[in-house]
Amino acid sequence: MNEVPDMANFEQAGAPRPKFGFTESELAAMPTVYREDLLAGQVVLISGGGSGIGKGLAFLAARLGADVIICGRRAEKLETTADAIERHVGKRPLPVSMSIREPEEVDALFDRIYTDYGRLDHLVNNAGGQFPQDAIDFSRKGWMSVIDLNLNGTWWMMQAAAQRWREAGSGGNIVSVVANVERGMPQAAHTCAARAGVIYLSKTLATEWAPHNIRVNCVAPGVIESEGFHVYPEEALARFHDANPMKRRGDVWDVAEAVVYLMAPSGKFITGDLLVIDGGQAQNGAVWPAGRPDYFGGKAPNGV
Ligand SMILES: CCCCCCCCCCC/C=C/C(=O)SCCNC(=O)CCNC(=O)[C@H](O)C(C)(C)COP(=O)(O)OP(=O)(O)OC[C@H]1O[C@@H](n2cnc3c(N)ncnc32)[C@H](O)[C@@H]1OP(=O)(O)O
Ligand SMILES: NC(=O)C1=CN([C@@H]2O[C@H](COP(=O)(O)OP(=O)(O)OC[C@H]3O[C@@H](n4cnc5c(N)ncnc54)[C@H](OP(=O)(O)O)[C@@H]3O)[C@@H](O)[C@H]2O)C=CC1
Repeated sequence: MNEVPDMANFEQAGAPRPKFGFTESELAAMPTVYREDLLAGQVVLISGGGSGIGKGLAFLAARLGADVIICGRRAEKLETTADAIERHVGKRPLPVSMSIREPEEVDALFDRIYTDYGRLDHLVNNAGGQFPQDAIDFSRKGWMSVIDLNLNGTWWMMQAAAQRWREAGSGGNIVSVVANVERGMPQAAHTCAARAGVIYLSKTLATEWAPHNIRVNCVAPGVIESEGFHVYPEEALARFHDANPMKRRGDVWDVAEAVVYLMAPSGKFITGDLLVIDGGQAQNGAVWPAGRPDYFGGKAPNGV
């Protein structure tokens, strides 16, 4: 007799249940295309490095020999991640609790890094987020929060890094994790506006800052299994994979390895660019995180 899978909340039979990212043991053991000393001697700052994509990248960068700093608002989460990386990789990242939305806290973070390490080689702007809602219903505070976090916060970090690099005459490298906004992003107009801002800010800075030997690029994830999924209702999670022609979700390693490609010598002639990591979603369709409206066909094709 065929076993009937428990598909109460999830997609079509055969597709795996949504995951919320790899375990720490998995992150420590994931195969990587990179050699193990690729980032030795380099200092890497990852915002939002206590969870999700940022945590995956922190594991990878530490495994490749970098000195890693992870920052975010919640100290406990950062400490837990730093402990795990130390336990599994043998190198402890520096956890710094702060908000990228506060320029003074950004300045203090960079003071701390230059005091402790004397240099910074890579800034990865990964901290970000939003909530799903029809734009017409956004509160002013909600709009301001998402713009402040994703656009202003990212800019404070970029400017602080570039000013240090100019002062030191050292050059540096910035990669910002944005989102796949090429076709717009219904029910996420605030984040779409902010991420588009970061993409075009980066393209502009790539030219302005080239004389300082600073490269500026973005990566745009589509649907990536991470702790970040916890903010979405299960009905939305059940549809996420349907928005791309590969009919699956990506994982944090897909993004982490792409970021390292841009950081490492493999990316030395790349600046002002956007690397999309979305299984082809940009060619295919919208996610509709808060539910597909009747006007656009109501329910998703799988009936969810
Ligand atoms: C939304 C769709 C996403 C993309 C569409 C699909 C893309 C592919 C699918 C994959 C989806 C994953 C994408 C990810 O990015 S996953 C990881 C992301 N993690 C998060 O998004 C969590 C972080 N989010 C937040 O922390 C908050 O949403 C926020 C960015 C607003 C920051 O909150 P914070 O509390 O720090 O900010 P403020 O106190 O300044 O403001 C809070 C005000 O924001 C409004 N708000 C917040 N949540 C909602 C909600 N659910 N509905 C409506 N309004 C909301 C509200 O005005 C808050 O103020 P009040 O608390 O006073 O009411
Ligand atoms: N997962 C996905 O499918 C996609 C993710 N993205 C983007 O990728 C990035 C990482 O997301 P993901 O790992 O999935 O989800 P997470 O929610 O795990 O990551 C977001 C991180 O940002 C940190 N953060 C939020 N606000 C601030 C702040 N004001 N100052 C400093 N840190 C902050 C959070 O830590 P804390 O709360 O402790 O501050 C958290 O670690 C985000 O920018 C996200 O929007 C884009 C497209 C798709």
